[in-house]
Amino acid sequence: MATISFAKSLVNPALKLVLKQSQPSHLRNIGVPSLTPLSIVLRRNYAEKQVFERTKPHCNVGTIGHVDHGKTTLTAAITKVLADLNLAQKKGYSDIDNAPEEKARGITINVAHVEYQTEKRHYGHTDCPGHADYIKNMITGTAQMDGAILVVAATDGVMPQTREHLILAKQIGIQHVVVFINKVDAADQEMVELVEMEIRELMTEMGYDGDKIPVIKGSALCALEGKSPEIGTDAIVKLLEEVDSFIPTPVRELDKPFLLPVESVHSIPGRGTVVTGRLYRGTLKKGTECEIVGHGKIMKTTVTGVEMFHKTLDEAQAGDQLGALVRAIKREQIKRGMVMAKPGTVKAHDSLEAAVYILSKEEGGRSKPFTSFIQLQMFSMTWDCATQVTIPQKEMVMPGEDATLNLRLVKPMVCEPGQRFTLRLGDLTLGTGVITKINANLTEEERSKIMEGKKAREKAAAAKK
Ligand SMILES: Nc1nc2c(ncn2[C@@H]2O[C@H](COP(=O)(O)OP(=O)(O)OP(=O)(O)O)[C@@H](O)[C@H]2O)c(=O)[nH]1
Ligand SMILES: [Mg+2]
Repeated sequence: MATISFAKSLVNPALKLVLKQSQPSHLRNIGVPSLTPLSIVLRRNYAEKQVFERTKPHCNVGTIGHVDHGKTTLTAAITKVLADLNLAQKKGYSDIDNAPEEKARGITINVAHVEYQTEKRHYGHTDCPGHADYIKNMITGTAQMDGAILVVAATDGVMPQTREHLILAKQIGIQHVVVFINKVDAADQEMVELVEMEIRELMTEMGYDGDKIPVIKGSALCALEGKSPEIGTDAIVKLLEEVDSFIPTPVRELDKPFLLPVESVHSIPGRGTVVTGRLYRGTLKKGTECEIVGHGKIMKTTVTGVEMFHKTLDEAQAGDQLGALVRAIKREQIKRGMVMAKPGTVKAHDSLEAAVYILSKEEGGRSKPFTSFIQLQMFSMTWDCATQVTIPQKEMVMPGEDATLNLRLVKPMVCEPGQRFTLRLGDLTLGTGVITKINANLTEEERSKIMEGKKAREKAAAAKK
């Protein structure tokens, strides 16, 4: 069984405070790499759309955890159990992992979104991939969540991606995690108890309240196949009760001007262009005028329709996963990473000051320090951008340290003080931080110098290969 041996505090306490103070709850998902377009399919049956009635609060949850521990099976099992109660449409395993490569390899690659309800709430559920190669997609998926269900197979216990997913969830700011110990049909009682102890200990080390966190034991496969109800259906019902009560409905900022970071763009023949994403703040209705900003562009348009999970919506509220139909703009003109917002309320910037925590090696960072002029990839909201980093107050920053950094982006992107972001170098998450100050935009000369440096580095990297 794996031993639990990494740093107790994930984030330096001083920075934690900065993050806390400057990061209202609505902003906590900003700062997350977003690499996979949402899989909301908007093209089908547009004409026959049902109307979405908002009768319950909406909450975004999802399954995270190590590869093969049963996240997709659990997602399918939840929809099955709730479909039997008329609260969901049943989704089979292959409806969720529906890409050909996913079917061939039997693993999840892209995040998938499903919808269901309990008596208490309406849920958007994101099923994340567990495989290490798809960790970026997992980060994107987690960015949509208000709380997570951590799936741990009783047959394996805590494994590398159990930890990595928890670390990332914590960085992103997910404060409420419910644990499902799966595959209890294939493990003996003693093993299940050991895994529970192990997971509670891990959660405590991560800064969660390991003693209080709900841990439900069951078998997603039994629930899906309608066998052994005590570890099957009953366990799913219990899990959903805990999700309902343990994961609070986030307070949404409904009275602020709306902001929708663009996740993906689709073109519907005969209707036009649809932008999808999670409404970050405010509310959005048909007829609303908006601006689409980012990647060096500003475009004005009007929203001509709003929908959620294939149903039309009178008014979308912050937190909703939605699709917005926009007038007279082609799909090619909009890119992921742009932001759709009330005209005049957001701006693109390229020179920032930030408080950043650099992860130690044990936390998934790298072992070496870095110095000024390192070029990193900055991820925030749904955008990512090459960024030159300089350190104003010291020579270098060691793993495990926090620092004030100046960030210069190769392109102006939408950002504001308090916004969170992640810095990555290749496959590694190097650090995580919060924007503290916006500086005047770069001059053309400054920007071309950064671009030259970027090209030189890319050339050197290609030569190395
Ligand atoms: N015995 C047993 N097997 C299960 C259970 N739940 C899932 N499995 C099996 O475990 C394997 C992996 O399940 P998945 O649901 O694909 O796991 P996953 O966590 O979604 O995997 P990735 O998305 O690729 O990380 C499949 O063969 C499932 O049938 C269970 O409760 N008991
Ligand atoms: Mg899966």
